Amino acid sequence: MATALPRPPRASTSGSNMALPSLTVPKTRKSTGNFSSLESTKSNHQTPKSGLRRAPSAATDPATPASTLALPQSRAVSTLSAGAKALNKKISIGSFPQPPRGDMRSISMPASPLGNDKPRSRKSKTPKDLAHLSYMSTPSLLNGSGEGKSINSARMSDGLISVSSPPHSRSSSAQDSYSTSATTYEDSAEGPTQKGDSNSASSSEKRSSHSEGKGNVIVSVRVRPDANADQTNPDGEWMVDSRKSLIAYRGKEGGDHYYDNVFATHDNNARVYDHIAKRLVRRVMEGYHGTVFAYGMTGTGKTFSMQGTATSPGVIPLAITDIFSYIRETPSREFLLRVSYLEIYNERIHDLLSMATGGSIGGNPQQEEIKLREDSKRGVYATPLKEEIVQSPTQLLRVIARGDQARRTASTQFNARSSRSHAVVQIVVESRERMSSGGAAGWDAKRSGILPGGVRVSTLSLIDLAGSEKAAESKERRQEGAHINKSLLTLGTVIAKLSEWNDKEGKAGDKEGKHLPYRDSKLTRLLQGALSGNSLVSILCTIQIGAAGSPASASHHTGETLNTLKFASRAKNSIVSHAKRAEEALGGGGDGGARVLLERYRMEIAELKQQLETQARKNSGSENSDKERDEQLEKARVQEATERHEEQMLEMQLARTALKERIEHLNRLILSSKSLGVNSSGTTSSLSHYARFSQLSFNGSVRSSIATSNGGRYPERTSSLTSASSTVGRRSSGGQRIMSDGDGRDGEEDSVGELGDGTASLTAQNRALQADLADKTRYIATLEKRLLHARRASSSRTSVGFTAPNKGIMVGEDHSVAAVLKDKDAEIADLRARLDDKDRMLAALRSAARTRDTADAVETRLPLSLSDSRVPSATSPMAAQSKRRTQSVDEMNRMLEEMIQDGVETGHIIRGVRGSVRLPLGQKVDTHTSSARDCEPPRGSPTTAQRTQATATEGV
Ligand SMILES: Nc1ncnc2c1ncn2[C@@H]1O[C@H](COP(=O)(O)OP(=O)(O)OP(=O)(O)O)[C@@H](O)[C@H]1O
Repeated sequence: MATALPRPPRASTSGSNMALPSLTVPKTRKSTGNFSSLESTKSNHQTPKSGLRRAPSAATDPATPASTLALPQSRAVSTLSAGAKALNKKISIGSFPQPPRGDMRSISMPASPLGNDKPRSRKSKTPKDLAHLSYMSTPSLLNGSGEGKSINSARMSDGLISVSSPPHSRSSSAQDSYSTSATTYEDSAEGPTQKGDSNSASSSEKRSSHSEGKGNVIVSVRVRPDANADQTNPDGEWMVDSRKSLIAYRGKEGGDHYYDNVFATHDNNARVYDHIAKRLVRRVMEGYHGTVFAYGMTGTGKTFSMQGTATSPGVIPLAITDIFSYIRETPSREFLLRVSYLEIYNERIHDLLSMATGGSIGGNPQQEEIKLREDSKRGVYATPLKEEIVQSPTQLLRVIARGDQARRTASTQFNARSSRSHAVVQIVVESRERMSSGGAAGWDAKRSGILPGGVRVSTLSLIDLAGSEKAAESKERRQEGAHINKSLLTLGTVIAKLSEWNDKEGKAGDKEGKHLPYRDSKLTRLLQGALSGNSLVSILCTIQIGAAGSPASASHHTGETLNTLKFASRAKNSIVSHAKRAEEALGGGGDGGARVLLERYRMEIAELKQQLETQARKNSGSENSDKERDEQLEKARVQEATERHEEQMLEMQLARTALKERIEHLNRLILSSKSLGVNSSGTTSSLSHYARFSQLSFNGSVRSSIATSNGGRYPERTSSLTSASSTVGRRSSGGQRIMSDGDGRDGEEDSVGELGDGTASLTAQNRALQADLADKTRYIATLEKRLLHARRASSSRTSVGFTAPNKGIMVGEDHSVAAVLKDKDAEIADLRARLDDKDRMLAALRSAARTRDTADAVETRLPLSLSDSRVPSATSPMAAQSKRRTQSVDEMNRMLEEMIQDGVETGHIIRGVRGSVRLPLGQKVDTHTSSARDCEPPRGSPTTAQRTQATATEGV
C-alpha cells in the first residue's frame, strides 16, 4: 500500500534485558500458562479460562485439515443456538474469526533439546476436541458468523464521504493475493443465518452471559523473528504452533499457551490484521465500539504490527482501508469520520495532531493540558483534543502519519526507535440511514428536514503501547521506563482484578470501576470502557524468542516473555465484553446529541437555511424600508419645493403689492393729470406754480425732470375757467394778454404762455404727458417682464415639483397664480386703455397747439394799427382767428369731456369736487360716494399731472 505510514527500519532487537511488569496473579487461579490448568478446563467442556484457543474450523476453511481441529462437541452445539439468540441481540461466541487460510502452514518447530519431538500440548487434545473450538460453532461479533451481508457491487456513495472505486477487488487486505471472507459471512447479529443442529437452542440457553461476553475479546500473540538467531534452529525450549494457536515453553514455569491467534515469525502484517482486527473494524462500522492494542516488551514488534511499513502495512492502515471499503459498500448509510491521535507520555496526555512534528522528547510546551473526563454516553474521553474530519483513506493516513511524526521516540538498547509513549488513535464513526433520494416521501423528508433515523456513533481505538525497559542507562529513559512500567503494571493489575472479580461474582466485570484501579494510570483510565466490557477488544501481545545463546534467550528476557504470555492469558479470561451497538442519537438536544457531528451538521445546514430565509425576508423588508425612505425623501423634496414655492409666492406677492402700489400711484398720476388739466368743474386748479420735480424710479432707474417755474410771468391769469367744457387756454372775458417784458422767454413754454389764453399750457401739458407716457410705457414693459418671469417661475416649479398638475398642494397655488396673472393682465389692459386715453388727449392737445400756432401767425402779420385796437370787432380777421382758436379749444375740451364722460359712464372714473379719479378695473363706485370725491393725490409727492396742470395754470 503506497500510503502506508512511514516507519524507518529498526535495528533488530538483540538484547535480552527487556522487562515487563510482573502481572498480578489472582490468588484463586493458577497461572494460565500452566498446561494442567488448560487441560482441566477443557475436560470440563467449559469455555476455557485460559488463553488457549482452538484451531481453525474445517467448516469454513476447507484448506485446514480437519484432523487439526479438536473442539469439544458441546461448544459446537451451543454455537448453533447462538445464531438464533443473535436475533435477540446478545451475540456471544467464545471463538475467534478464522478467515480462509489458504496459505497457512503448520509450524514445524524443531524439537527442543530439552524435550521430545512431539508437541506436548497436542497430545492432550484429540481432533474431536479441537473441533469444538471451531469459531463457526460459537458465533460472536468478532468471528465470521457475525459478519454482515455479502456486497458484491460497490456503489458510489453520495453521502458525506465519497470514496473512489477500489483499485482491486479485495477490500480489506493490502495484499491482493490475500482473499478475505469478511464480506461473505452471514450476519448473526442482524439475522439468523447460522446453520446448525436442531438441538442448538437448548444448548445455547445453558450458556452464561459471562461466556458470551468473552467471545467479544480476542487475544493474540505474535512472535517476532530474531534476526540474530537461526530461525531454523530456535531455542528448543519454545514451540510455536500458529495452526493450533499454541505457544509452548518447556523451561522453568513452562507450559502450553493457547490463544485466539498465534502468529509465527513468518506471518505478515496482513495476516495479523485479518485475524485480529478485520471483523472488529467491521463491527465498529456497524455501530460497536472497538479497541485494538498491542502489548509487549520493547522492540518486540508492537509498532511494527500496528503501523507496519511501506511494503507491509500494519493494523492501522489496513483498518483505514477497510473502513472506507465498508463505506463504499454501504450506500444505504452516510458516514462521517473524525480522527484524533494522542499519546500518554510520562503520565501526561499530549495531542499528537496539535503538536509540532519532530518527535523530540519534551513535546510542545504551549499545548494545553489534556485531561480525561467521563461522560455517561461517551465514557472516558480526553479533552480538549483535536479531531479532524477525514473524507478519504489518504487523508486519514496523512493525519495519522502526522501524529506519528510528533510521537516521542528514542533509541533504547533494544530499539533504535523505541516508542516512549502509549499512542492512541481514535477514529469516530458517525453514520445514519441515508434519506431516500427518490420518491416523494424522501423528497418531502429532505425538504422538511425530518430525519428518518438517528445518528449512530462508534469509536475504533487503535493503541500502540510503549514497551518497558528496565536497564535504561540515561535518567530520562529510566524516568520514561518508570512511567511506562507503572501504567503497564496498572493495566495488568486491572486485568488481574477483573479476572479475580469475575471468578467471585461470575459477572461480566465492574462497569462502575469502583473496585478496580482504573484511575491509577492514564492508560487504564482511557481503556476503562474497553476493559469493563463496553467495547469489542482485540489484544495483540508481541514477544521475541531467540535461539539458544541469543540475547532474546537470556533468562530475564524469557521471564518478560512469559510475563507477556501470562498477561495475554489473563486478559482473555478477565475481559468480558458485552459490547452493544451504539444507540442512535436523535436530534441535537443534550450533550450526547451535540457531539454527534453528523447530526450537528444537519442542524447547522437547517440553521443556515433558516438564516438564509430570514435574510431573504429581511431583504424584502429592507426593500420596504427603501420604499419608505424614498417616500420620505420624496416628501422632503416636496416640502422643500413647497417652501421654495412659498418663498417665490411671497416674493411674487411682494412684487404684486409693489406693482399695485405703483399702479395706484400711476393711476393717481393719470387721474391727477386729467383731473387737474381737464377740470370737470371748469375751474382752474388751485394748485399754483411750484417747482416741478418728478422722480420716477423703478428697478433702480431714476428719471428726473425739472420744469422751470415762471412765476409772476403771467399776472393776468384768469382766476378761473368758467367754461364747463374747457380748462385749457380759456381767456377770461376781461382779460388782457400781457406780453413779455422783454427778458426773453424760457423755452417753448414761455412762447406758448405768451398767448395768455391758456394755449401755452397745452405745450407744457403735452410735454408732461409725453414724459408720463414714456414713464408708463417703460413701467408697463417692466411689468410685462416681471409677469413673464413670474409665469415662467410658476410653470417651471409646477412641472419640476409635480407631474400631476391637478394633484397636490400646487392646485391651490396654481389658482392663486392664475388669479394674479389675471389681475396683472387686467391691469395691463387698464393701463393700455389709459394710454389710449392719453393718446387721444395728446392728439387733442396737438390739434389745439396747431390751431394756436396758426392764430399766432395771423396775429403777427396784422398791421400795428390794427393791432392797436385792443377790442377786436366781431368782423375783423383777428376776431375770426380768435374765434377759430376758441372753437379749436372748445373742440378739444369737448373731446376730453367725452372721454371723461365715457369713463364715468363705464364706472372707471369718478368725478369729484377737485377732479376725477379712475377706479381700478372692475371696481365701480357710486359717484355720490365721498370716497371718490375725496380722492386726491398725496400731497407729499406731486404728480406729473399736477405739475402739468400747474404749468398750464401758470400759462393762463
Ligand atoms: N514481525 C516482524 N518482522 C520483521 N521485523 C520486525 C517484526 N517485528 C518487529 N520488527 C522489527 O523490530 C524492530 C522493533 O520493532 P518495533 O519498533 O515495532 O518494536 P516495539 O515493540 O514497538 O518497541 P518499542 O516498545 O520500543 O517501541 C523494528 O525494526 C521492526 O522493523
